[in-house]
Amino acid sequence: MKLGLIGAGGMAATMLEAIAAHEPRLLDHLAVLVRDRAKGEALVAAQGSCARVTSVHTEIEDFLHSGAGVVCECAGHGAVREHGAAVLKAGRDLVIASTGALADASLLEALKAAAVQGGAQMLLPAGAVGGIDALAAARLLGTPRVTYIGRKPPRAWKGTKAEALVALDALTEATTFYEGAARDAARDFPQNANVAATIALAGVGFEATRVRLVADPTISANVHELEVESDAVRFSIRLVGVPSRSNPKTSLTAGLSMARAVLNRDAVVVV
Ligand SMILES: NC(=O)C1=CN([C@@H]2O[C@H](COP(=O)(O)OP(=O)(O)OC[C@H]3O[C@@H](n4cnc5c(N)ncnc54)[C@H](OP(=O)(O)O)[C@@H]3O)[C@@H](O)[C@H]2O)C=CC1
Ligand SMILES: O=C([O-])CC(=O)C(=O)O
Repeated sequence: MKLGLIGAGGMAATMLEAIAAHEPRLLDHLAVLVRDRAKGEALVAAQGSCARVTSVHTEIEDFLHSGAGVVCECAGHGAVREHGAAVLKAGRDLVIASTGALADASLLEALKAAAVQGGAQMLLPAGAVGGIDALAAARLLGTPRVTYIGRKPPRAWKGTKAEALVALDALTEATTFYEGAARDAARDFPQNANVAATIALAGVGFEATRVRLVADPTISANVHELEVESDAVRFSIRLVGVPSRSNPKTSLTAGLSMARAVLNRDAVVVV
């Protein structure tokens, strides 16, 4: 497989480690697109054995010419905006981690058009959350009622709009600082509420999906709660996600979910 990867942060590292551990011979070529070449080279060096050939690019044109097949975005909303359409128009399927970018309705429409033009697909893995399969199935029989609650330790909300809404360092108990629609949550918390967007896209959309975001000084994990009531199924799940080593905002499951999306492309049995 020739894999294209946008981004060289914690999620990219988790994804590559998992692929190398489970299918060490899967990747013929890994092409990495970054803004800072040194960071791409550091990732490739750290993941030395994950692919037979590696290349690092800072220009989308070179990246696409490298022959990368499926492309995984592990970089952020800006990268989806900057590169999503070019990847799809070039006929490459795009696995998107930063699904919150799709809360921008005009971007979503533009990417859909690019995908049709290129004959490619946008693939949205479950990421850090679970229950997406049951929610998407439930949607086929009526309109589920969906609530998502994202709880993270205060340190995971540092450098976000939460800092202006609540005194993160002074918290002694769990504090809700956002309650509303998934669209605003995804837009305003681009590094923390992608799961809200994934849930919205799998279920009842960005307006009808209710979201609560909580800073909780009593926890050390990233906790995701999803409640669904529908004609087909009622469920309530709680995931206690271990944060990635390099980025407390991101749970390990997010990178592992990206790895699954890649491994599944070569699997005989796809689960
Ligand atoms: N769906 C889900 O469940 C989840 C999704 N996410 C999404 O995944 C993203 C990545 O997470 P994580 O790896 O932890 O974040 P990090 O901040 O650790 O890494 C992001 C990487 O992407 C690079 N990057 C940023 N913008 C661009 C760009 N325009 N083009 C190329 N490279 C770029 C950064 O480089 P530089 O150093 O130059 O900034 C950095 O290497 C998050 O920003 C979030 O949007 C995160 C968690 C869960
Ligand atoms: O990784 C997580 O716990 C969730 C996350 O950051 C996001 O949805 O953007």
